[in-house]
Amino acid sequence: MSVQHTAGTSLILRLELENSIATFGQLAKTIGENGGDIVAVDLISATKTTAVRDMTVQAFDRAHGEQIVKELHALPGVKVVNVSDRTFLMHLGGKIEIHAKSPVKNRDDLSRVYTPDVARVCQAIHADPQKAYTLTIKRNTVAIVTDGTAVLGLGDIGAAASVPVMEGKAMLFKQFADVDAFPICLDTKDTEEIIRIVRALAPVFGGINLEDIGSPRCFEIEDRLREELDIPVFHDDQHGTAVVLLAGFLNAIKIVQKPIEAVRVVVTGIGAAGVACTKMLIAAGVKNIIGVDRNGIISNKNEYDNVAWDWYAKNTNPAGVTGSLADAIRDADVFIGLSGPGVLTVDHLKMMNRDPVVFAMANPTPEIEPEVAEPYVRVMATGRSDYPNQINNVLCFPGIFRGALDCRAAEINEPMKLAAARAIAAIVSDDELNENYIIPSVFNKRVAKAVSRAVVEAAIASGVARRERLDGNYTTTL
Ligand SMILES: NC(=O)C1=CN([C@@H]2O[C@H](COP(=O)(O)OP(=O)(O)OC[C@H]3O[C@@H](n4cnc5c(N)ncnc54)[C@H](O)[C@@H]3O)[C@@H](O)[C@H]2O)C=CC1
Ligand SMILES: CC(=O)C(=O)O
Ligand SMILES: [Mg+2]
Repeated sequence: MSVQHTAGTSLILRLELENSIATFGQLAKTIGENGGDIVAVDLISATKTTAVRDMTVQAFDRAHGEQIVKELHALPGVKVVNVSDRTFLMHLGGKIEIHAKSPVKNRDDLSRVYTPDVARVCQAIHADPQKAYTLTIKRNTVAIVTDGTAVLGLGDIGAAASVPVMEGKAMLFKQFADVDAFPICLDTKDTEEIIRIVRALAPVFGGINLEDIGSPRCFEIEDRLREELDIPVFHDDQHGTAVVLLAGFLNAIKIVQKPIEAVRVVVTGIGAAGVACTKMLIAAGVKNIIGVDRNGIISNKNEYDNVAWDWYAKNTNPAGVTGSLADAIRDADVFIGLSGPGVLTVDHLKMMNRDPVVFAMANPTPEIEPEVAEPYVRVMATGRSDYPNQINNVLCFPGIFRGALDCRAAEINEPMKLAAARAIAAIVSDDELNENYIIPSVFNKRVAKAVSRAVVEAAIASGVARRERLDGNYTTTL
């Protein structure tokens, strides 16, 4: 396989040139000679003696960007006025906002959308709470709830620092499935308090997407909320990840032509995502999975006070292997990383069975860099947007909630998740399937539609859909 890295750091450099000393050609030459790629140039202002230009320059990474800026600083007649990072610019003032669906143009509009007439609408909902689905934002709105304790692979960075990720998820909900989602980042790590707050918020929302809540607390929070609420509650890091992983896994083992029941899988990071991916793989027919966390292999020879690990020890590692990742990975067919950077080495890869498949899914830095792994693996996937084979829950959560909201599902159950996984996998046809294309692109417009359709059908078949079919056809908003 071949790995292509596409993102890097994009810098906007504001440069002031003294015309008698420095030329634009010298600038461009210096940037080019230092490996930078000039993407755009704007002339901001000019006098007889100076010119101020904004140059957008692509660098490999931050350090490379800093090196280019240093070289420009050293050029006679060039002043570096400002350096902006395009990523930070895209976050200025946040990434989402609320729009009204109709303007309030006059007193008549005012008295209908607001007092006095709004009171009649409130009373209608008071008389029949189900009307909240037709008369409020509930039918299309999801709360993205986090406590900021397991944000990507950054760990416990707190509620405020988690907001950019949750805003990003809200953008993706809207863009890919027209679901209105809102970040609810809670400044508490208390399980009971989180459950109480989410329960109290639920009247506004048609679904709850739990995000980046650390394990093992995430399991109890999700289980309790699922029991206590009558709207779907879905922990994205568990189930969204597991759905997409299964889709990529099914396609990857087709490429290496290994039967699912014979495949040996190693999972590192037995947290929210690791446990859920393991359960999904077992449900799909995988028989031999070994889990490894910070203290080594999880085996039934040990006792754990973590209930999730207790389950893991009883349901995986049939041969009772003990030790470290190096002991687990010998002759493994598939590695699944849901832990942190640098966990997997080339020595580990060399110990794997023929045609290794590696899903290094820790974000933002995978368990092994694809460029390093490339010579030793047959199929390589990461969770990142800037490499091929992106195994990321963004392929799942927009479509799964679209489907659940459309059929007003009481929950998102196992058949709905399996249907979503199979729908994602099936988008890659047998003719298209290859080492660099095991999973459709996030931008493939068929993904969310296929997922939501499959989810609605599975919800109806499993008896959790609460919305009538119209004229024999299920109407979705996609
Ligand atoms: N690609 C994707 O769609 C997704 C990727 N992830 C990534 O997976 C990772 C874990 O996420 P969660 O399960 O939500 O977090 P979590 O906090 O619930 O679990 C992480 C687990 O990994 C273990 N771990 C951390 N470093 C380790 C190491 N060096 N060796 C072995 N075990 C280690 C921790 O002890 C913990 O049990 C994060 O990097 C996250 O970004 C999570 C969800 C989706
Ligand atoms: C993708 C995602 O949800 C995570 O890395 O936590
Ligand atoms: Mg997450």
